[in-house]
Amino acid sequence: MTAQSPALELRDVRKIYNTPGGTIDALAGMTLTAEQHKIHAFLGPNGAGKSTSLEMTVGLRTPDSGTVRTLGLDPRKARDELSRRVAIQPQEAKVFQYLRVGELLDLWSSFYDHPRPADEILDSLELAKYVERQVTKLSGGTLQRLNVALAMVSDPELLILDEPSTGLDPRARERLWSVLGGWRDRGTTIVLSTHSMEEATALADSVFIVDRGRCVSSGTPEELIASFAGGPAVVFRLSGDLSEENASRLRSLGDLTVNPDRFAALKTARTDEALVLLSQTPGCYDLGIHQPTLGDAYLAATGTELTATTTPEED
Ligand SMILES: Nc1ncnc2c1ncn2[C@@H]1O[C@H](COP(=O)(O)OP(=O)(O)OP(=O)(O)O)[C@@H](O)[C@H]1O
Repeated sequence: MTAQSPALELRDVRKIYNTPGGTIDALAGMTLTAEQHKIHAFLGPNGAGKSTSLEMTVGLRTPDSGTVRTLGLDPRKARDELSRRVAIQPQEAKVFQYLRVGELLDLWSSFYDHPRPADEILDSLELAKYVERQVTKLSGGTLQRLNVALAMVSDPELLILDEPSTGLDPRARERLWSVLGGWRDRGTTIVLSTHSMEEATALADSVFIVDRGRCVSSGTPEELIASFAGGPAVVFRLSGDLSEENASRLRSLGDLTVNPDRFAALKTARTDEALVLLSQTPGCYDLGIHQPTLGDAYLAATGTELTATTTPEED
């Protein structure tokens, strides 16, 4: 309730969906805390429980058990107050398909006492040229930006976006990241879900790795990389088996792994020495340095790779 409350707090939140095909454990003990005035990314694959969690924070879904607090408030009891202070990216723009973009923004603005100027939002998301266009005639990527624009209209303290860059081309995505960074810099808390390592790395101050209904790890991208992926590695290929003698020389510099396809990695902070030694070791070629990424940390934390799919649909 106070300015010091976390933006979001979920404690051991569980949710089972009953479907004709059986029960689905959508949330299996989700626990996390998201501080205010930052950009937080829920990073995980389809079905990990990101949308269910986000929708619960504004009372659109009810947990079976556990505690959800948004700005210190119970979303099931404080829906009116939260609807003034928090905005979640709507999926409704399509419902208003016969309105023009400008008309829809004006209608949305009329719901709030202190909306942010629609022109400013349209300009920042490069939607101004579509004001006269009917919603039904927008491409997927433009419709997506319109949904983000609608969430921004109420000038919320907490802006929740569900995969906001889906369908955006790389330029529109970077533009969106810069706009969201600007909102964060002037105090807005942003929580978004994403499949994209690149987006989480470029945009998020903190990342929640979501896997099978739980937050399995969290931290800044740098913290996650440091704790799960470790330091750099010198990577190389082998034309044949390494002799025991050469392998033990390499191991004196760090951890050596060789996969069945003869791709090898030597994890070491002494990369210069490793490169010299490898260049003198017979059968080692294609030498390179791999700096650890959030993708490596994700793989180490969950045991699976996350492959992002983006479908540029801008017009
Ligand atoms: N209304 C619903 N009824 C039944 N099952 C649902 C419902 N909503 C979500 N689920 C299921 O719950 C699980 C978690 O879904 P959720 O949408 O929260 O995950 P997500 O990480 O946001 O994935 P996506 O990126 O696909 O939206 C999935 O298995 C999904 O199929």
